[in-house]
Amino acid sequence: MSANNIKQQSAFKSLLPIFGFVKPYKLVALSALLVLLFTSGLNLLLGQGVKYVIDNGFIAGSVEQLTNAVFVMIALIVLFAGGTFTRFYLMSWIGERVCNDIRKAVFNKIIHLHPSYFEENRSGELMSRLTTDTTLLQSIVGSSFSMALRSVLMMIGGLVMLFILNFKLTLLVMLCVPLTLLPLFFFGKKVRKLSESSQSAIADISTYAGEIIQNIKVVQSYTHETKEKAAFGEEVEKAFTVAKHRITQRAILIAAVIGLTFSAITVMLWVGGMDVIAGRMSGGELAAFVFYAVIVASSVATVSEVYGELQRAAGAATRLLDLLNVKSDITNKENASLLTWHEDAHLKFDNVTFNYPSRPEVAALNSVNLTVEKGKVVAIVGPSGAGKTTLFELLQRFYDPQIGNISIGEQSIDSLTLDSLRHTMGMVPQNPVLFSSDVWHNIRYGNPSATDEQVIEAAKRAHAHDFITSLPEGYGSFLGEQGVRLSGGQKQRIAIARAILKDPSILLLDEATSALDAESEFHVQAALNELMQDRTTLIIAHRLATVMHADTIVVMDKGQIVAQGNHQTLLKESKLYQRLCELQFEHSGKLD
Ligand SMILES: Nc1ncnc2c1ncn2[C@@H]1O[C@H](COP(=O)(O)OP(=O)(O)OP(=O)(O)O)[C@@H](O)[C@H]1O
Repeated sequence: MSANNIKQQSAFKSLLPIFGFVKPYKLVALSALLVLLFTSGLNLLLGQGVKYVIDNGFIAGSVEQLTNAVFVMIALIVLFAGGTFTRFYLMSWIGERVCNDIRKAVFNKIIHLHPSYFEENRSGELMSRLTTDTTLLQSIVGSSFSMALRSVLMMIGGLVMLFILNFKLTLLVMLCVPLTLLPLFFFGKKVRKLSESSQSAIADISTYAGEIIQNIKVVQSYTHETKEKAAFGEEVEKAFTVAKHRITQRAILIAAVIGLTFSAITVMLWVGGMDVIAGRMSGGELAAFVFYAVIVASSVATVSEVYGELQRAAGAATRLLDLLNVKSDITNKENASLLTWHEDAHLKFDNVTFNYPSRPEVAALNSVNLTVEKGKVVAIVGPSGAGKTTLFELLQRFYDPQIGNISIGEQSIDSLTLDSLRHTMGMVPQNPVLFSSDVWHNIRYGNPSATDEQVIEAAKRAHAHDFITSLPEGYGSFLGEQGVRLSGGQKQRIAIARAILKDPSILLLDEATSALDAESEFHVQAALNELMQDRTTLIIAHRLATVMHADTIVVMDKGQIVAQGNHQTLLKESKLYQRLCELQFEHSGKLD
């Protein structure tokens, strides 16, 4: 078996599991197939109708027979049209249904995957799996497959009819059909390749434009408009050049197929016409013969077209199935239990060492031991890259440490269900994430079943109510993508309101490093104080006020805890803490 053959076989094999998605709709699929058989049979019968109309109507010169024949033809055509409607509707329905089911399956898979998966796979690529790849499969299931099946049936049926009608002429057709297919083989492949590069050129255009639009302020502030216009123009011209090649090849292809097909039909008419003149064949038979020959030729053309498409779809199917088969690194263990959170329970990092999977050579955390008593506030300080955020990531089990253990009370966090673990934690990140929706939705994200009153109450406690009510549509105001219509301090207060609504027992706060004006700062601080009440809090601190309020301060450097204590003792005992204080506190009241 040639390598090419093996490749093709495995290509089609990879499409098979996709048909597993058709299973739930097997009744619809079966009906569609039956209708397809029915319409293919009718289509072939139409050829007999043509023969009947010509021989019994025109040539016999009988008006009555002609009229009867035409009525029969019309009845056949109505049935054919009705059947085609049903087949098209059912097949396309299955295509759309399956495509959307696959989309759901892929999304449902992605949403549970471990975060490091997204570091290795770009989000744009995952998006294109959800959209482009599934659409390709939709066309396979919804149309190409049925086209291929219909064409194969028509080809076989048409050939049988041809042989019955005229053996000699059929042999001639068998010679002509491959001839008309020659240009399809020569140019078809080229056209396909060019349309792929045309698609990727268009994708480049949209990526480019997307990036510029997203960063429009940077572009304008560096006055790069002219440069960007020229660069974008170049991208567009590249796409146009590829498109030009593609349409040239396609135009040649169409012209060649038309030229060859019509020449072949003319030759056939000539040879067949001789037979008619010699009385070896009737005029109706010749017409029916041409009818079937065209059906056979176009069926072969369709099969070869669809064949290329199937190969392309096989690629999409492989990519989608690969994605559907990815196993999340972070899952519930077999006997995962619910978190039981006692009065005296504490958080504990026990000799934790961790490397990010994408950076196996550097330890982001190195033998970290830390205990946080229930209800206490622990501030974590340290230079950038010290591993502060990593502590939070591990606590929420976005990653598992390679060595050591993290526990809450007596329960190791990897023995808990992910839901119960994450349910007890509330995270307010440095740059709060807001969804492009209204304020209701963004705050209610903390607790989807909260009533309007509860949302407003949380906003009040987060010192956000006043600014929200002064927005044009109050709580119904749309916040724009990533909350672009709010200031940094406002975004933080929305995120705090969200956390208040979630009402977590353990709070993970990452203070914003960006400077807020005095009033914003006051509100954010007040909101944070409100939020921290009666909760176990870990806070990555950048502000003096926060550090002063903490029960314990943990100093981190290069993945290790280098000192622990209160502000006064650390000032005396930790050189790094002293340095951090000198650098920041004295000047701005901030620690960075
Ligand atoms: N997703 C990641 N993949 C690989 N390395 C990472 C990843 N996230 C962080 N790191 C690395 O791990 C180390 C600790 O990072 P971490 O974000 O915990 O530091 P940090 O103390 O929170 O810093 P900052 O105050 O700047 O946020 C750094 O060296 C960082 O480059």
